[in-house]
Amino acid sequence: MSATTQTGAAVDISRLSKIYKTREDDDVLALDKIDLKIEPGSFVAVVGPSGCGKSTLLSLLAGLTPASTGSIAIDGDGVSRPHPKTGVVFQSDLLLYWRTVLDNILLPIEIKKLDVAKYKTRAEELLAQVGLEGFGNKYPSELSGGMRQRVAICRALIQEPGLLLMDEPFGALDALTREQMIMDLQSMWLRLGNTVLFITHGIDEAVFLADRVLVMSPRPGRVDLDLKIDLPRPRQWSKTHEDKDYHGYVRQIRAIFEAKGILVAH
Ligand SMILES: Nc1ncnc2c1ncn2[C@@H]1O[C@H](COP(=O)(O)OP(=O)(O)OP(=O)(O)O)[C@@H](O)[C@H]1O
Repeated sequence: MSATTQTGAAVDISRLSKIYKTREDDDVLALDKIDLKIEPGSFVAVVGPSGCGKSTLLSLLAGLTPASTGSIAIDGDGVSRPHPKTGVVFQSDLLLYWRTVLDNILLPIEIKKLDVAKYKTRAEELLAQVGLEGFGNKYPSELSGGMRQRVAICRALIQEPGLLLMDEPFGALDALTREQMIMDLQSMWLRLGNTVLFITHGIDEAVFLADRVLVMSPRPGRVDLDLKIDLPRPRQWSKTHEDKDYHGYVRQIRAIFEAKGILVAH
């Protein structure tokens, strides 16, 4: 895959709300009039307490759930179904166990009835880029959790999405694998230049990775703080975690959660 063919998509969200109907026919206001513009090629992380609407926001952006009111545009196109410029990675890898790694990566190509043979080389290149060269013929059951999540990332990248949506992609991984995946994601993003929206519970990984961290309020979800993260890139694990500005950003976000009683100050 050529690293230069990809450009990040712009996102424009206006007065976006989502109301779910429960089985008891009650209304649950999950998102409340969100306004948000995301610059092409930027890395935006979203943190917020459980149930504040983070996954709902991602699902709306992915075109998987309809908005109740308001609008979303990706590069100017209104989103009402999955947009061709969008790739999604979920917390669980959702690989099909009966298909090989390569066939899992090529699944979106098959679904779109594109020429699978044409994309095979690209799939193999992507595998090599995430450190899984030669694993194309393995089955998901033969891989570790971190390896499977790398395959899921390749599957999202196969169509060179201008917008990569990631919903707690490293939440289920052990600490060492998570650290490696964070570093690899940064390298991939610096190489590809796509726009990333990264949802996480981890204040540390949000600040480490992002250009901008959006802190959401408890439900109904609104953006309480839109924090620009001005740390040099590429960020290095030890150096950045020792940076006093890094700690300042983390403290600023924690202070919001402490003020709302979501985190207890120690
Ligand atoms: N299909 C649904 N029907 C009814 N309510 C829903 C539905 N999906 C989500 N909700 C509610 O909407 C709110 C937001 O849910 P959402 O999953 O977006 O939160 P979240 O911030 O991603 O949570 P977590 O961090 O725990 O994954 C929650 O109160 C949830 O119970």
